[in-house]
Amino acid sequence: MLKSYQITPTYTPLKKDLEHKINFKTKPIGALGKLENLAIQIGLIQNTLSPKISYPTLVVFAGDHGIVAEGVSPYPQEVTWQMVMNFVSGGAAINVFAKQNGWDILVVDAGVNYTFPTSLPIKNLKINFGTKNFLNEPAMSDEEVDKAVKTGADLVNQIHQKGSNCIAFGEMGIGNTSAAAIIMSKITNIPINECAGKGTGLDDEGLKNKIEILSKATAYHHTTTPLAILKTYGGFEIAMICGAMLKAAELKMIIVVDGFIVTSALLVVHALHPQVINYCVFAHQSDENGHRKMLNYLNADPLLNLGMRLGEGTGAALALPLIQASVNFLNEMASFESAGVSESR
Ligand SMILES: O=C(O)c1ccc[n+]([C@@H]2O[C@H](COP(=O)([O-])O)[C@@H](O)[C@H]2O)c1
Ligand SMILES: Cc1cc2nc[nH]c2cc1C
Repeated sequence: MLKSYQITPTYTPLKKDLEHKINFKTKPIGALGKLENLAIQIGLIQNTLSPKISYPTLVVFAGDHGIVAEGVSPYPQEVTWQMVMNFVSGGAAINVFAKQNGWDILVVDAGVNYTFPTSLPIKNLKINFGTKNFLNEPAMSDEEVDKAVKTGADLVNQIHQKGSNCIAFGEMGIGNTSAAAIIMSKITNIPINECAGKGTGLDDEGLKNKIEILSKATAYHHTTTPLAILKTYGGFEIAMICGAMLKAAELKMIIVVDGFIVTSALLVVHALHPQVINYCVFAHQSDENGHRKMLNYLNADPLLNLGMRLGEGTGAALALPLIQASVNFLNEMASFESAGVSESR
């Protein structure tokens, strides 16, 4: 199921030509730092010396988690649907940042424990009214996880058909740092206490309880494959992001990776398709304990480190101007020759 996607490595023979183009721009060699690596990566993804960003799209997937019954989040479950309403009213941080930076945003009900009025601009892809409590039973059934992955993939296909070549995923789901922490621990073999963090703001005692609950849950379920890990501990929003990433990489889109939860979905995809990394731009390092280790595991170098831990795709939204800047300098900066500037001796 997760394996059936065809993700090819990016076209590396062009790397030398991209480096050459960048090195003859009117700047000292390497002076644009990470933006130079980003320009090369995007050139390789699109297999051109003149890449472009078309209709960047940010999809916010929302889902609820049965594990919240164990007190793993300081916020009640209803905050998930209430924040979805805030997204469609335009009042959340993601609305503000997306608007400021020219991202289109699409809000998806992947599995919120609430029935939204159909008149609202919420894409109804609901798999179920929240996952099961994974302390007692797998979060999802086989059918549910398969459907969530396929739904995410189909959605990205539609977005690509409308002309988008750059996509970011955000998420909303009270309790989803617990799901993400177990996924991380299972895939990377890093002990759960190094993966779990304070999420939306647990105090020390709350974090201790969360780690105890997650340790128990890790011991109960014997999971080996990435799909089994996703089914047992994941959320509908996380599974949809997995499918969405698989399809986006298959279609050679730029994937902008947000924080802790979105990166946990990438861990699942990466376990089966390591080439997916070629298509990923890491927007930021979240302040959630565990995200730095996740990024290290993936050998990822995030663009920003702003101490943020909000989710919703906010880090990804803030990274878009940098992504655009890398493409713009590659296309628009003068070369030493065209500008009549002397090169180094
Ligand atoms: O993206 C992140 O790195 C991140 C880190 C901590 C919390 N969050 C957000 O907070 C919610 C989950 O936190 P929690 O404490 O309920 O597990 C969920 O809606 C996420 O979008 C997001
Ligand atoms: C208010 C609030 C906003 C959020 N946005 C993403 N996760 C969130 C969690 C809470 C609690």
